[in-house]
Amino acid sequence: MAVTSAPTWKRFTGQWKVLEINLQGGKTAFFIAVLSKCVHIINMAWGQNCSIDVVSDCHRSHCCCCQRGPEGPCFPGTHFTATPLLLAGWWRTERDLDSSFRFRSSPCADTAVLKDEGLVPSPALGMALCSAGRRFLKDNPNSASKLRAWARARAVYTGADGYHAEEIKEKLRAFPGGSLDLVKRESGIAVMTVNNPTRRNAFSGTMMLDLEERVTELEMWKEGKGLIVQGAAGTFCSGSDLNAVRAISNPQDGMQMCMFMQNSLTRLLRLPLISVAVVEGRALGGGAELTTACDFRLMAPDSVIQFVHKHMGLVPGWGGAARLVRIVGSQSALKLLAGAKKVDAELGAAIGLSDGVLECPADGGVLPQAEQWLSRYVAGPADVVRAAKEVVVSGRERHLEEALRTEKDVFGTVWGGPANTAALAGKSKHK
Ligand SMILES: CCCC(=O)SCCNC(=O)CCNC(=O)[C@H](O)C(C)(C)COP(=O)(O)OP(=O)(O)OC[C@H]1O[C@@H](n2cnc3c(N)ncnc32)[C@H](O)[C@@H]1OP(=O)(O)O
Repeated sequence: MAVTSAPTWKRFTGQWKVLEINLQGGKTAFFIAVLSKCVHIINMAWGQNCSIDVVSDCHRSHCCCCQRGPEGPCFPGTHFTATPLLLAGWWRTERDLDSSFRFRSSPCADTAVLKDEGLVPSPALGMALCSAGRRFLKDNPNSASKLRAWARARAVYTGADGYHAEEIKEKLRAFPGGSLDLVKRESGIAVMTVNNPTRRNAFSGTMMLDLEERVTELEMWKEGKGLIVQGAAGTFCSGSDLNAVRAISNPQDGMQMCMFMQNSLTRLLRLPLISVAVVEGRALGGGAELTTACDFRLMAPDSVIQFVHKHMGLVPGWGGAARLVRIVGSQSALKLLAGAKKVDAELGAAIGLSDGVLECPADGGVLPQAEQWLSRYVAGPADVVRAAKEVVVSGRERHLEEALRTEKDVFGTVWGGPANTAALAGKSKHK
C-alpha cells in the first residue's frame, strides 16, 4: 500500500504522539508512540510491503528518508521519541490490517519507562500490543473512539486496577443536572465553566461525565495554549452533588467514582495547556480538589477554598490531597485537610495555594482579569508554550532521569523550529 504524502504529526499531547500517514485510497494509518527515548525512523521503505524500522538513538549521520544530517528535524515525525515496544500500528479498516504493514521494533527497549507504564519489557510485548490494537479496532471501528482511547491512556486507572469505566458512567448518568461548558477561543485560551448554579455548581453525575468529555476535547485541541476554569454565577463549585453522593455511598461505587474523577482530573492537569482556576465565592470539597487540578489558582477577595472533607467524615478522593501536598507542602496540606481550614485570598497567597488576588470587578466579572493574568504565560507560539508545560509536567511527575530524557525529547521538538530560528535571526538580548 503506497503512501501518498509525507507522514505528519497530527496530534501531540503530553507524552503521547500520533503519527498520521496518508495511504493510497484515502486511508490513514495512525502510529501511536509514547515518549521515552530518542528514536529515529531510519527506513520508510514505502512499497508493496511498507515497513517502519525503528532504532533507539539515532547514530546515523543521515536520515535515509530526507538525506538530512542529525543537526535538526528533517520533517515533523522523523525525529520522534517513542518506546519502540510500545509502538502500535492502528489502522482504520479491517482490510488495512491485512495489508502487511510490518512493524519491526527495536531490540533496545527503555526498561524504566516500560516499568512506568506498568508493563514488563519483553520481545513479545510489541506483538501483544499490536494485536491488542487490532482487537481494539475490530471492536471500535470509529476513529474518534480510537483517539479517545489514546487520550485516556494518560489516565491513572485502567481495567487492571478493577476500574469499570462503563459501569460507573452508567450510574453517573442517573444523576443529571448542570453542565460543564467549554469555549475554545482563537486566542488559544479556552474557558471551562462549571455550570449548576442552583446547587452552587455542585458536580452532578452527568457533569462528571461532561468533565471527561471536555478534557478529551482539550487533549485534541492542538492550537490551545491556556485554560481558565471557572464557576458560573459568581461561585466556583460546592463539590460533588450531595444527592448523588448519598445514592452511591456504597464502597464499590465510591471507589469507582473516585477512580473516574481521578482519571479526568489527572488528565486535566497533564494537558499541554497552562491552566488557571478562577475562584469566586466558594470552592468546597471536590470543588477545592478541582482547583488543584489546574496549574495556578487566582482568588477573588471574598472567596474561600475549603477542603471540607473532614466535616463529611472523608478525605479527598479526586486526587486533591496528592496534588495539594505538591502545591503547598505536607505541613500546610495537613493543616488544611485535618483542620478543614478555610483558605481566604490572603492565606491562599501566604501558603502558595493562590497565585494572585483578583480585584473586585467594576464590570465584566473577573474573567478578563484572569485572561490578562494568563496572557503573560501563554504569549508566543503554541508549540513553545505547550513544550514549557510538557517539561514541567514531566519534571513534576517523573523520576529525574526520565524527566531529563523527556526534557531532551521535548527540547528536540522546538530546537530549530520556527520560533527558535526567528529568535536567533533577531536580537538576542533579554534586558
Ligand atoms: C470527593 C468529593 C467530596 C465532596 O465534594 S462532598 C460535598 C462537599 N460540599 C458540601 O458539603 C457543600 C454543602 N453546601 C454548603 O455548604 C452551602 O450550600 C454552600 C455551598 C456554602 C452555599 O451556601 P449558600 O450560598 O448559603 O446557598 P445554599 O446553602 O442555600 O445552597 C443553595 C442550594 O444549593 C444546594 N447545594 C449546595 N451545595 C450542594 C451540593 N454540594 N450538593 C447538592 N446541593 C447543593 C443547597 O442544598 C441549596 O439547595 P436548595 O435551594 O435548598 O434546594
